[in-house]
Formats: sequence, structure tokens, C-alpha cells
Amino acid sequence: MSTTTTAEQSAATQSSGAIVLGDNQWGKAEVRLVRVDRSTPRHEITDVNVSSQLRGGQEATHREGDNSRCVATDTQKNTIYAFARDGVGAIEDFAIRLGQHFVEDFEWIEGGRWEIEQYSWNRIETSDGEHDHAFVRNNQETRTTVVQRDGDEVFVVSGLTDLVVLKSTGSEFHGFPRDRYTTLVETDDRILATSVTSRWRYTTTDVDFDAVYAKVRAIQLEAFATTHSLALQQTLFAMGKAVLEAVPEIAEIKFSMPNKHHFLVDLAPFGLDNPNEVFYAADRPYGLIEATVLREDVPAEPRAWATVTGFC
Ligand SMILES: O=c1[nH]c(=O)c2[nH]c(=O)[nH]c2[nH]1
Repeated sequence: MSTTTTAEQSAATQSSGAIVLGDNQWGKAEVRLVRVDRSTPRHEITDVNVSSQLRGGQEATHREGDNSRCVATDTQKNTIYAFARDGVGAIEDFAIRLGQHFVEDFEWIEGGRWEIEQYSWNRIETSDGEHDHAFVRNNQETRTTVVQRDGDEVFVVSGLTDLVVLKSTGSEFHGFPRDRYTTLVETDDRILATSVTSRWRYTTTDVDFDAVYAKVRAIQLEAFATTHSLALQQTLFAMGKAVLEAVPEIAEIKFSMPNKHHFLVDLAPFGLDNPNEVFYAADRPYGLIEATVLREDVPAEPRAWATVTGFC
């Protein structure tokens, strides 16, 4: 039985009339930055897309157009390029540097969000070996990070997206419930293909981020390859579990994995059999399998995931 009084109900539904400023952030999105390390004749390329957003002290900017505390988005962009003069390094470290600068140099800045995507380039292989300064874009996955700062606290969520993988066997799907709308045929040998998006939360910034990234990527690929899959969900969990078992600095990992369906083409009208060889690669609709794999004993940190969208 409800014990709420009519007066309480009306207090809960009536507005005081005051309009206030809620959560806000501002900055420059998608600053494209390419840095060439020319310290030796064998150049190194860093190719990133940086978004900087600051939080704090913006009441007057919004209410009155008083910009005295509005660090211009143009200044944020310039800071990104200026910091790159000293090198970019691991994208997580670059984002952490930016956050530290803005929070320490402007006393009203309480925190912010720095998101970086990194595209990788391989050296062109010539008849004389790897070229020193000619590159071919590696169109595999994009590496990502979202670093957020709340006062002195730093939250790092790193990841990858568009890691497209396929197994031509070693995948089954059967035993699912059947009702009057079920037409899917059970299979004990299908193609399993997905484009992995994953993001993992670090519990510390004292990490060799480049080394851990390479390790996490390799573990995900290995688990995808070696798990005999009875469902994409099972493969996803195996990938996450393997990462958490190998990397103590990671508390949890989220996945979003489209099931890129490959349908066997019926060649019977042409008098041909099709022993699992000819497929139609459908692009839509696709199954969408999402989950978080986490350590039971590590406290949740919703602030790390705030504004990191695209997962359940
Ligand atoms: O691995 C799969 N998981 C599902 O939940 C599902 N649903 C479906 O139709 N095919 C598949 N495959």
C-alpha cells in the first residue's frame, strides 16, 4: 500500500519554475593530428583523431555569455598540436597529459574528457626490404581511448573497434527454443564472423599502455580463433575472460559484436550440391551480441563509462 500523501505527490510533480544549467562540457572534436618522428632516417608515423572536452566553471558562459572562463575550443585544438611537438606516445598517456594540463592550469576546470582514436600504418615492403618513410595504411582495427578526469581522479577506458574476424568452421548454433516464429535451422558447422568493438577499464594509470594494448588485442584474436563456439555469446565471454586472466590492471571489458551472418546458398536449382562452400555474406540485419565481462570483486566505476556509449 502506498503511503505517499497528496501533498508529497504534488511536490514531486510540481516545478519550482527555476531553470538551471545541468551537465555540460565543451571542446574541439576530432582534431586530426599526424606526427612524423624524424629523429632517425627511419621515420615513425603517429596518426590520431583527438577530441578534447572540458568541464567546470561555465555557469556565466551559458547564462550571460561571459566568456572569461571559457577556454576556447580553438585553444584546446592548439594545445593538442603543441603537445604533439614533444611526441604523442601511447594515446592514453597523451590524453592523460592533456587532462593534467587543463585541470592544473585553469583553476576552475574540474575535469574533462579526452577521446583519441589511432590509425595504424605499416611500412611498405619493397624489393630492398621495409621502406624507411613510405607507409601503407593498415585498415585493420582502430585503437581507442577515453580518458576522463574528475578533479584529481583519472579514469581510463581503452579499446579497439572494427577488428573484423572470421572462422570458416569450429562454430555451431543449436539447442535454442523453437516457437511458431522459429525458422532458423540448427547447425553444427557454420561461418562465425564479427567485427569486434571492445573497451576495457584500467584500474591504474601506471601501465605500459602500448604493450598492454598489443597483448589485449592478441588475446582477443587467440580466444576467438581457439574457442570452439556454440554461440557468439560463448566466444565473447571466452575473449573477455582470457583478457582479465592475463592483465591484472584491467577490471572489466565490454564487447559489442555484430554476428555477421553468412548464409549457405542453395545451389540445388542449378543441379549442384553445396558442402558448406558457397555463402551469401549478408550485411543486414545482423545479430548484435553485447556483454560486459568483469571481476566480481572490483567495485563498479560508473564515472569511467559515463559518455562511453555503444554498449549495454
Ligand atoms: O551465436 C549466435 N547467437 C545468437 O543469439 C543467435 N541467434 C541467431 O539467430 N543466430 C545466433 N547465433
